[in-house]
Parts: sequence; structure tokens; C-alpha cells
Amino acid sequence: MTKYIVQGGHPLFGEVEISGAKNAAVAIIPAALLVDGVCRIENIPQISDVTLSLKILEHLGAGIRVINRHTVEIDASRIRSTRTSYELARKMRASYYLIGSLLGRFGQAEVAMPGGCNFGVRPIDQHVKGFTALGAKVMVEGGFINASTETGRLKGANIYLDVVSVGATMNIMMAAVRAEGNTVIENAAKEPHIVDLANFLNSMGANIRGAGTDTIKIQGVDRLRGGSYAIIPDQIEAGTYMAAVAATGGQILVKNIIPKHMDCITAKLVEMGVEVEEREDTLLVRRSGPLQKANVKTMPYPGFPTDMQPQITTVLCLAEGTSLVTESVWNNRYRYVDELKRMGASIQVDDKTAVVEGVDHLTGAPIQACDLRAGAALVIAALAAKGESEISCVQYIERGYEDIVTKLQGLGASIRTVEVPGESEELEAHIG
Ligand SMILES: CC(=O)N[C@H]1[C@@H](OP(=O)(O)OP(=O)(O)OC[C@H]2O[C@@H](n3ccc(=O)[nH]c3=O)[C@H](O)[C@@H]2O)O[C@H](CO)[C@@H](O)[C@@H]1O
Ligand SMILES: C=C(OP(=O)(O)O)C(=O)O
Repeated sequence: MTKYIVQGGHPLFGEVEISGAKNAAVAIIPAALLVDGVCRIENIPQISDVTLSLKILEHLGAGIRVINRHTVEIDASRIRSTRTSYELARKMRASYYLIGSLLGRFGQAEVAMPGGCNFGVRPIDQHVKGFTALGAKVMVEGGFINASTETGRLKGANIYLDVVSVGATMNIMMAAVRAEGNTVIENAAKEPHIVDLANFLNSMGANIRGAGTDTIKIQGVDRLRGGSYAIIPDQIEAGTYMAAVAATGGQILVKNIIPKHMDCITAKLVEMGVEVEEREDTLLVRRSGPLQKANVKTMPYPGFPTDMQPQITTVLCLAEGTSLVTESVWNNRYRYVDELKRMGASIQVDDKTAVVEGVDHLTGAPIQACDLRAGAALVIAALAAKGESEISCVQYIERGYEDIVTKLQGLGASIRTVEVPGESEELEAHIG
């Protein structure tokens, strides 16, 4: 098993380059199944969720050509099957996008029930509502979601989402792109990766308008042609490095970001006493004085992202006074709190609210990641803590952070990986 060993208590200084967005990449890769020609996708992050997504496509018969570390070409013109590998697809949440893409292209899909980080119930009823409105029959059988149409082609429809769902918005968009006629998705999610998926599909010949607002209009087209597309930078990866320097102190330049996407995170850090200077596609982030308490409530974009909640809670552990964190997207996203308590944090969780009493410092400890962002939060805590921490179950972290150890070393952090022989590798790499 791989572990991270961190000697904490040192400020971070230097520059860090942000990779392509995980939650855009894991949608755009399956969306390539909708395209008849070759899609060249650039700025792909080197993370295990991407490796898994590409393996799933390869297993379906897509040609995958790796051009370099961050560029692949996907040729889905000779897909052999519309049934995904159970073992591969069940390991990640984003495998649900294969339902929309296979259904949109072939009128049928058989996809294993998705995995992903475990922070409570993760229903897909809104995805199913959308596919059904587009004319598909959807059933769950033997661990698979089976979706099919009688005619082989979906029909455009008006769909009002009962909850704002990133996954349902993107999945319905994929299904509708080659449907007959027009589709309108109302109460759609507005995250940057939704706009990115729409831009990718439009660049391949789709006709999608309104992505990034709560009404998305899709005019079905007969086919999508190949092309080239570069994925946006990862808002959450950038926010995680900003949170890291907020916790440790120091000054870092976060490169290759879209500042607008960072506003919801920047505003909260500034409220806490962090200085953030915006320049074109970089942010200079500095923390020299004490951290102030703040209240944080997670919300769909443009609100404060739930995928930054564990990281910001960790920073608040070191702020003066009492902060309140409210998780309003997921019903159980505080599993990491017990690990922070091992390091001396003072946090009381009551249902969706965490009351965080700032402490003077954290101390290093053996700690275990329980999911992707929880793992990132523990890395931040370990970097800020006095003494040594040993972080296990880092495979969760590597689902979503490219080269995190090397990037942090580049900022002067004392962090290294160790292989610990004899310890179980049984833990599933992807199911948090
Ligand atoms: C691969 C990916 O992009 N994952 C992200 C995606 O997850 P995911 O797409 O799974 O999250 P959703 O936006 O769909 O979920 C938001 C809320 O809607 C509820 N819901 C969702 C779907 C549904 O059919 N029914 C329903 O009730 C969920 O229980 C949750 O309370 O968006 C989340 C919210 O920003 C992020 O935390 C995840 O990192
Ligand atoms: C929860 C996340 O991912 P997933 O939905 O893939 O589990 C995340 O990116 O924080």
C-alpha cells in the first residue's frame, strides 16, 4: 500500500500548474462515444479516474491513442458493444455518463450501477427521469442499469429537474444531442464542467445553447464529426492548493486557471484573511497574518462547491474563533472529521452542520483518507500540522489529483510516498 509521509509546519512558496478538470474529463471521455470520427482531447489530467474511463471505452471497442501525457485521441467509430464491463464501471461515479452517451448514439446501454465517493445516498432518479422523457425504458437488472429504445433513436422532450444535479444535467445533454427534435432541460446545474461538456459537443457539431444557465436547449443533430478540444482547468484542484497555502501560510502562484471559476472559493478565503491577486490565468495567493473565522454553506455553482468543503473546513480548524460549515448538497460528507480530531482539531458535527472551534495548531498523526476530497483535506492538515503525519488510503486522492506529491514538493513541502509491504491492497481504489 502507498502512503504519504508529511513533515508539517512549513509555509508553502512557489508556483503550481493546475491540470485539466477531473469532472469535465470524466464526462467528455464518455461523450466521445457520441462522435463518429476521431476526437482529440487535450489537457486531460493524469489521474486514475481518467485511466479507468479510457479503459471502459477501450473495452467497448473504442480506439484509444495516447498522443502524450495530456492528450488522447478517441475513435468510437467501431464500437463492439453497448454493455460496459461491470468490474470497471462500478468503480467510479462518472460511469453513469456511459448511459447517456451509449443511449444517445445507439439507442441502448447496459452500464453497471456507479460507484464513486461514498457520502450518503447518491440516487440517479433524475437521470432516469430524463432518459424516460426522451423515450427510453430504464430498468435495473443484475447490478446493471439497462436503458433502451424501441426505435433506436431518442425523441426530444422538455425536462424539468426536481433537484439541481450536475450528473443528470450532463447525462441528459449527452442523450439528447443526437435525439430527434428539440430538448429543453430546466432547473439545470451550471457548473463550469457543464459548459465545458456543451462546448466540447458543440465543437463536434452539436447544437446546444444555454449551458451555464438554468435552461439548456438542445436541437438534436443526426451525427457528430471528429475534432479537437482542450479541457478546462480544474477549479477544485486549484482551490485545494489555495486552501493549502491558507493553512500553512506562505505565498504561491496558482497557474493555468480561469479566475471566474475560482470566485466562489477566492471570496471565502479573502473573508478569512487570505490575500488573493488575480492576473489573467493565474492567482497569487498569500497568507501572512492570522486566519479569521467564517461561515461556509455549500451550494450548486456559483455557490461554494461541496467538493471544497473538507478542504475549507480544515483551514477553518486553524482560524481564530468559531466557524459554521453547512453541507447542503450531500447528507454524509463529514467522515473525515474524526481523522482531523486525531490531529487536535475541535469540530462538532450535527447532521449537515459542523461547528469548528479554531485551535492554535494541529499535530501530525497517522491518518486515513476515506474519499477523494477528504484525502486532500488530510494532506492540507498534515502540511500545516507540527510534526510527522502518515496518510494511508491515498489511492482515493489519486483518483482526482495529478502528481499531488510532486506538485507540493515543488512548493517546498516535505511530503513523500512510501510503499508499505504486507499491508492490504484490498481496498478498492475508487470506491470512497
Ligand atoms: C463525477 C462528478 O462530476 N461528480 C460531482 C457531481 O456528482 P453528482 O453528479 O453525483 O452530483 P449531483 O449534482 O447529481 O448531486 C447533487 C444532489 O442531487 C441529488 N440527486 C442527484 C441526482 C439524482 O438523480 N437525484 C438526486 O436526488 C444528490 O443526492 C445530491 O444531493 O456533482 C457533485 C455536486 O457538485 C460533486 O460533489 C461531484 O464531485
Ligand atoms: C465526489 C467527487 O467525485 P465523484 O463524484 O466522482 O465521486 C469529487 O470530485 O469530489
